Amino acid sequence: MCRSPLHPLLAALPKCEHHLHIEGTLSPTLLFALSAKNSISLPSTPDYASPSTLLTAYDGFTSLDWFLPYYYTGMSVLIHASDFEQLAWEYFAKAHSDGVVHAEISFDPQAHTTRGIPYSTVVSGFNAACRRAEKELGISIVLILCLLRHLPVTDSERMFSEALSNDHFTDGTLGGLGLDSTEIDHPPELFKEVYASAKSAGIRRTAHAGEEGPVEYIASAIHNLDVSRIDHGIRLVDSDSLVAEVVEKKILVTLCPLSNVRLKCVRETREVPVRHFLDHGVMFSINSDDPAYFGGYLLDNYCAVQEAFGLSVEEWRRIAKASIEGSWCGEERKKEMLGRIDEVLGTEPTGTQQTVTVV
Ligand code: HPA
Ligand SMILES: [Zn+2]
Repeated sequence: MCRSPLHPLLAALPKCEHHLHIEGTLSPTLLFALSAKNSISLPSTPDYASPSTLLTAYDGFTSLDWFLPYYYTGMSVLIHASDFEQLAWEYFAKAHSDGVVHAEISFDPQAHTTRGIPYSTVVSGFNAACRRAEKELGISIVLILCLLRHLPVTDSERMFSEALSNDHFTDGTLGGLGLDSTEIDHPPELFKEVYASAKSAGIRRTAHAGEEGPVEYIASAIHNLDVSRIDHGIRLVDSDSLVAEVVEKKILVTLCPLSNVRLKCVRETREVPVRHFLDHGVMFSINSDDPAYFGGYLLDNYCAVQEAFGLSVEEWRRIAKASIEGSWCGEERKKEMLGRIDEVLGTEPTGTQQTVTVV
């Protein structure tokens, strides 16, 4: 828990999560339990001696590509639809306790199909947890199919076609398309055709860009993939003209502070461009990315931002409002969530901005 006097307010604030890899919520405890249940052997290295040694190993990540092998090894214990369901349900329960009211969660189907788990097994497990969380926790949920950029583009095309032919983008199962995994040397334009197919099918699009890759990758995602959202996007600070374009197009940038620190994309939370984005009018949300690996869930990320930047109540109102406005949900749902902000923060002061700044 953070030391800020704003902590109770941050805890109560209705939150939207837009950048969360559901496989990245696999805790070492659940990982070891599923490994035993499903008889999946783990690497015989000291890191995998126990849940606690594994957790300690996560402190040593030095880059995205250092982390990703742990991420893919971890998810190898997910075999049955019930495993996927349990994983997602545990995330939703935690998210609910953090004040998450709307969650847009990504999953990596190719990371499962390439090891022989049918796409239908993965989707049916996640889908069951989503429907339960909507009903029992009142969370609105969007499932985003994320393509793996380190695999051949043809594999992404095959995956996208399978989802499309199952009508999953039209029957409410899936609500968007994303792009993740190793960024450097896998620029967005490689996926231009599959994104063009998604656009013509009316599917919402996002892509990881500018996490480790240069600002040119962000420009490419916007210009070649026509995304309405950028995941991470911290390198946006390297181009004033692209900042202006992102502001003008109301592209939401999904920041992940604890992830950036853990993967050494920044030295400390203070270097995440929260202040820069607020000052330039960039719409952004705060997210947890792979919370089981990066040391914190959504409220922890909010607290890290508050401890680093000492934002005012009105700045938090702007962040909360932008994250609702940038959500992929209907207008009615947005209105409902906006109303809850006023319940927590009081109605927005008219005229001069409220100047309470509490660190
Ligand atoms: N970046 C890229 N790919 C990922 C990440 C990330 O932070 N997490 C899981 N896959
Ligand atoms: Zn991510």
